[in-house]
Amino acid sequence: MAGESMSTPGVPDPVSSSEPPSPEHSPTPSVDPLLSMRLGEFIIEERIGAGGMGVVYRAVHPLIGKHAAIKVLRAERMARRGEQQLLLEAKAVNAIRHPGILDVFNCGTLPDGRPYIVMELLQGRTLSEVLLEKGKLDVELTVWVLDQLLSALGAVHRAGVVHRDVNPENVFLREFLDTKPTLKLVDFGIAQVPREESPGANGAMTGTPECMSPEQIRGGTVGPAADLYSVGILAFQMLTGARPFQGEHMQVMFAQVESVPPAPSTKAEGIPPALDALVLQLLEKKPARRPDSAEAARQQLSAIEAALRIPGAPPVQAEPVVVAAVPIAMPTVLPVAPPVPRSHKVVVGAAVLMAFGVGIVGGRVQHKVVPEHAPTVPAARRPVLREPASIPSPAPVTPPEGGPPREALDDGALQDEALRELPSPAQTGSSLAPAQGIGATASP
Ligand SMILES: Nc1ncnc2c1ncn2[C@@H]1O[C@H](COP(=O)(O)OP(=O)(O)OP(=O)(O)O)[C@@H](O)[C@H]1O
Repeated sequence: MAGESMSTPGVPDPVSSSEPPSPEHSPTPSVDPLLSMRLGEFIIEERIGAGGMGVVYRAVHPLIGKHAAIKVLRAERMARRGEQQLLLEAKAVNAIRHPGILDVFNCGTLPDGRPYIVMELLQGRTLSEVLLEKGKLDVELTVWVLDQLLSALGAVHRAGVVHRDVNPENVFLREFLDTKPTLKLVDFGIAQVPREESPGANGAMTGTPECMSPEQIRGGTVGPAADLYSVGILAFQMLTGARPFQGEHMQVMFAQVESVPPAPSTKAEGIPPALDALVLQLLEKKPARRPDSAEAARQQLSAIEAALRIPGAPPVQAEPVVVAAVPIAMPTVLPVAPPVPRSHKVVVGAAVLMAFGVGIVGGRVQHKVVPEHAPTVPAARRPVLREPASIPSPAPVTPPEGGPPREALDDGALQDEALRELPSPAQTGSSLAPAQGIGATASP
């Protein structure tokens, strides 16, 4: 109940502990003191997830039965401006208001001072989970996901917000038998909000390295184009089953800055040339060379879809198809704490960042890393990795299997331009809908 102490002597507080004792070493099973507690109008039912910033619970309104998700800030994040971060997340979301954006509708503070936000309860699976299961998606489903994602990002950018962490874990897909599939972009925890000092600003490198734009990696000025680059990484991964750059985290980051990505069509069959070209444009090193906006990219996508004339796909601008006869592999209720591949934090040494030309303010910065292969260890138990404060070799970057190494920019002029940037301080529903369900088998 709100007003009561959150901690019980002798009982570990799962919310405040990032490294809870493993069951085999714990003499007694830990009991989460927040379970059954009333927070505002909601009663906590069960823990459904955990991230670096907070622990997420399913909660219910006792009178009307409405369900919600409540994210409670980890105690250790209080000392690292986490309180401000959680509030910014809620503010960012409410500045946008789009069906493709997770709704945050309330916030509050626990008696011990930890803030919480009350959100729409998401059901479905993350794109990361879907890709883990399927490897890659077919062209039609990829186009649909991109269209939905770009629609949401268009609203994000029009609100003056830059998400800065578009990655497969932050894209939720949901599908029911009797309704059209939906996509939700989540986790605005490191979003850049207008006229606010966002956590991670002032030259700090924030994001998920495998999906980060070159300008984010350099710690330079980041705008909507950075999100578009991340969309390009997701598109590449959906189409080919792998990200364009492989290797250790530092190698991947160097490659994001320096290496030309292979064309998706060199890694998978059946990709239309125009889609190939759009993905490569999204992955341009220079923000100005990417599509002008999410909406502009979406228009290109519509033209691609129209040209594809995918059997069963609706004409562009038509009402979305209701996916009714598609085999559904996903549960309609999110299972409790699924073994999701989670991001984990890496502290990057100053020397590494200086190699990218990043102006270091605080000596070292944090960013998130999505592991290439799904760990089975829950995020809360995963160790914090520390990279050595030495500059790793930027090459070779291991290309995805089967392709020739592409170590550096083929276009010398482009490389020069990229290097000249160094150092740098510091809607609605879609007009496209997949005929193939999210839970259906991807074509080879
Ligand atoms: N609204 C929601 N509905 C259902 N589940 C959710 C919701 N929000 C978060 N989750 C679950 O909780 C997990 C952790 O949430 P989230 O990633 O937002 O936490 P976080 O602490 O902000 O993470 P990080 O800062 O490490 O990205 C998610 O992976 C998801 O499984």
